[in-house]
Amino acid sequence: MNAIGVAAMAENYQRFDPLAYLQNNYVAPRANFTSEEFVVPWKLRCLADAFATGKITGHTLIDIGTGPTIYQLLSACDYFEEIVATDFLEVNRTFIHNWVHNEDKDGFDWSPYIQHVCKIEGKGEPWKEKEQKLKKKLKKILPIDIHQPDPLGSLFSQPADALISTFCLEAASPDRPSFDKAFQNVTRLLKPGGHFLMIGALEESFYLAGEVKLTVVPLSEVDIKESFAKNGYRIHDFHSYKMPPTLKIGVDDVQGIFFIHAQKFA
Ligand SMILES: C[S@@+](CC[C@H](N)C(=O)[O-])C[C@H]1O[C@@H](n2cnc3c(N)ncnc32)[C@H](O)[C@@H]1O
Ligand SMILES: O=S(=O)(c1ccc2c(c1)CN[C@@H](CF)C2)N1CCSCC1
Repeated sequence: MNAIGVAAMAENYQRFDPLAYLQNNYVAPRANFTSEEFVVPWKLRCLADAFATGKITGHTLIDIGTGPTIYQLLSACDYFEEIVATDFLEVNRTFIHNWVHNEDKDGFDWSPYIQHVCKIEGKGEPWKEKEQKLKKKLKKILPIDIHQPDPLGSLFSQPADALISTFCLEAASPDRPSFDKAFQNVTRLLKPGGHFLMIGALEESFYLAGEVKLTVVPLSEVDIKESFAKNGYRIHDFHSYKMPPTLKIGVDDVQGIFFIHAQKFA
């Protein structure tokens, strides 16, 4: 592991501003729900369809690098008893805690996301019921460091039934070897036969989150597939989305997004 690079990343993340990050990525015009052609409906569809197979279920799902977002957990909450959110930064863990406990007067409005997921899941579930269900299942919000051999430390002994991670490993690693090592570290959190859903950036090298510019490890589709294959996973599904020029607004240089559903060999 590149200890100096990892330490520099950690130092940079101290200036990560959750609200600025949400503003850059999760509000209009970038967050457009009017057509499945737009990236946010595309991401939510990938997750809803994966969970709708019924193959990804169990007691505990861990979200690696939750950040200040919950959209990635909306379709999972029907299939797991317990959802564990994790993040490196206390400011993000507090953001999620405040959303769960309705303690965020100036909090982020996730209702468009929840309403969209209820619509595409087609179960006629009122969005406020889904919101309450997720809040009830989000039972732990833990500190994590993907660069540690045991990312959750002693806080979590049992391997999880499933992992999910969105835009974390490539955005938290200083270089490809550190990314690969972090991938091995998080794989230890998953039980054999468990499923891993990952959404991430393709060929991105930086992103902004307020005053700070964070570096990202540029990854290709081949890189991602190789990472899963060489770490003992069977790939069930892979989709990618090419970022249209209209969505390139300077807050990052992301070229595309990938979705992968893989299963750890038993
Ligand atoms: C680009 S954000 C992704 C947030 C969210 N999952 C999403 O989909 O938008 C990257 C996240 O990785 C977290 N992170 C940074 N360094 C980390 C580390 N060493 N271990 C785990 N998470 C880390 C950051 O705090 C941040 O929340
Ligand atoms: O869902 S996204 O594809 C998305 C969402 C989050 C991120 C990126 C992209 C790219 N930079 C990542 C930094 F790690 C964070 N999206 C980008 C276009 S507008 C809506 C949000």
